[in-house]
Amino acid sequence: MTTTREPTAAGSADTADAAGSAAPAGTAADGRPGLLEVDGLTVRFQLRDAVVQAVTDLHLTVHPGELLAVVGESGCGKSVLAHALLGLLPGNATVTGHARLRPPTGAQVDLVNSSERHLARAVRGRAVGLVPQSPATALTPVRTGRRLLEETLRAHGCTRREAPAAAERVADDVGLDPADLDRYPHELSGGMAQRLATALALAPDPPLLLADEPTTGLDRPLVDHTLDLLRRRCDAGGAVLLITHDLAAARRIADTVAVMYASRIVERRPTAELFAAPAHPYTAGLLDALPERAFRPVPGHPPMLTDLPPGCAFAPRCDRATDVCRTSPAPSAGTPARIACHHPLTLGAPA
Ligand SMILES: Nc1ncnc2c1ncn2[C@@H]1O[C@H](COP(=O)(O)OP(=O)(O)OP(=O)(O)O)[C@@H](O)[C@H]1O
Ligand code: NI
Repeated sequence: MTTTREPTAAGSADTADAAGSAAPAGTAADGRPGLLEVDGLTVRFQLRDAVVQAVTDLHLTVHPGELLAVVGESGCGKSVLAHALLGLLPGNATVTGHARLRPPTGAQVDLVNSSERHLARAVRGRAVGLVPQSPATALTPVRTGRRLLEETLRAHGCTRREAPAAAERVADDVGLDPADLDRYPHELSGGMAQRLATALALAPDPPLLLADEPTTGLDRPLVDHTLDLLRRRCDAGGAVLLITHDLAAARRIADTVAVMYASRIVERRPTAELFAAPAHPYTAGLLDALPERAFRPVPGHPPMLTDLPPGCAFAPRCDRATDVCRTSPAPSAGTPARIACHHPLTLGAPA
């Protein structure tokens, strides 16, 4: 039997969501508009004889002060989502839908439908920062970290006199020894390159930061340092979309967690709620795979994004699946709108 959980106050206000209802996305419980409102974002890559369904009908909202973690297995579309928001996808990509950004200063912009010129001038780096997943390849090889950082700071309003001290301050914030700023990118370890990339993204103080696996290559104390830095940013009114494999990290610092599976968000809920009582069977499976829980991997493998089954893409791996799962799980009366599942788990219900 499937019963449904009563949506919480926080969860009930935003109905256009994982499963894609028609209600307007992005209004918080108190009516505040989101800083970023992603509405029906879809990305397809055209290959010679196949189409990759990398992101499908994705809805999410990030409010000022919010840290949203996007989690999910490798290849589910997390980095493509970040790149789509910044107009950084290659020519074989088709992007549809909307991603409205309302920066605290400046006009609202639809990131999906604005020109490359506008994205380059007003958005990338300035309104939306990116910590890329592979920083070593993103860093310009012929400039030292110090020069890269000072140039970035000066491009965003720092004077020539202020820039050196500001560069050292930002380096220190991310746990990078200012002495290491004089190295060239190829002289940096993976962890140093990671911290430099984070410093470069933070230097212009963007209202929204997209951080794609920002703790890769860092040892435990630096992981914690970076996570705390992101949390403090949000506590000071900034907003962060954190892409991570690390569920423990998401649990520690995120306000909201969005779980992606095979190009879709299948569940998005306040962090404590999601960890206490996952509703989508895939979320439950991810949590069961944690060493401190059952340590049992999700059985089977994710589908190829060139060959997704009709309806729920998780159904072939799901022990709750029935015939109805061959249809897309759109929200219906009584189904919590943030959970894209015909048979969600509920508090107290037998799994
Ligand atoms: N330029 C491209 N052309 C074709 N397919 C692509 C392209 N870029 C990404 N993809 C595909 O899109 C899908 C999503 O990739 P993405 O990099 O977003 O995964 P991810 O969730 O970030 O994984 P990971 O956790 O490993 O970083 C993958 O199947 C990937 O192969
Ligand atoms: Ni990625």
